[in-house]
Amino acid sequence: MTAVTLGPEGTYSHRAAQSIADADAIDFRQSVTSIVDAVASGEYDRGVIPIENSIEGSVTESLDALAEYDVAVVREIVTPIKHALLAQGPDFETIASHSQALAQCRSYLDREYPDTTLEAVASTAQGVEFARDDPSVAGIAHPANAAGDAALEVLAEDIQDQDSNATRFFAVAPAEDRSKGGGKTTLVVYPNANYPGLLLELLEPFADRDINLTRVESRPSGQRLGDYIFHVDIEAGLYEARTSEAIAELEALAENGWVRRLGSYDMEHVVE
Ligand SMILES: O=C(O)C(=O)Cc1ccccc1
Repeated sequence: MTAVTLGPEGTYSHRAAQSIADADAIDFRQSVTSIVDAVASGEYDRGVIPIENSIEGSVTESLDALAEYDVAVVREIVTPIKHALLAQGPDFETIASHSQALAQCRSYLDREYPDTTLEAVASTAQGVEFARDDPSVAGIAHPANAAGDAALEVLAEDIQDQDSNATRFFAVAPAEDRSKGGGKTTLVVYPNANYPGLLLELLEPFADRDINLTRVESRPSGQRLGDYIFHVDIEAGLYEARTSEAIAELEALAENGWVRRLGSYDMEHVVE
């Protein structure tokens, strides 16, 4: 199986991807959108993208890519996230990391480095690459990025604002690989409507059938201000009768918009 994820080597996405593919069968891209695009076009069997973090919330680029491209979600991977500060020495001027990592360490950075420039780069491991090349740059990343690299020091460990910091990743596959099993399902709904009680109506088909919701997230549709696409996770398989009935009701409510079945997957797979 060939897989693609956020690079370069050493990102949290790369660590998560190793639970579904051999390390030497993983290629890298520098954006979530280009990963989803490469899987949708059949270039790869699997892509691994970050979806949401326990401190910082949704990775909005991932939600928007899932609403745009026809891919299947085939697995959920939840991993603990522990950040370290890595640099050639203590005298740096800039801290470069993924925007989510910078946000997950906000209190630490405000307290310890209130005057240091923060720079959002494509990934945590890209920040480490910059730190490797330039003593004025530090990175925030998994501490293993400094292993075997004499030039880089681990200046601080466990700098995330919450000890229990965790990120949820999706493994995505070409649409025809949509799985028939799995106890959890992700749907994307664009009602293309706006009236009192609309959101309540969209969720009622699930409540009526005792289907638990584990996430409801809205993203702007891009069509006009105040118009939203909803991402909904349910604790039920896509091919269960109650799910099909609920989705049929949802489709009727979204008659001017659309409903996308992203797929069913196993509920959780934690990588230490
Ligand atoms: O930049 C990375 O390493 C990623 O995989 C994205 C990310 C950033 C911070 C926490 C989890 C995932």
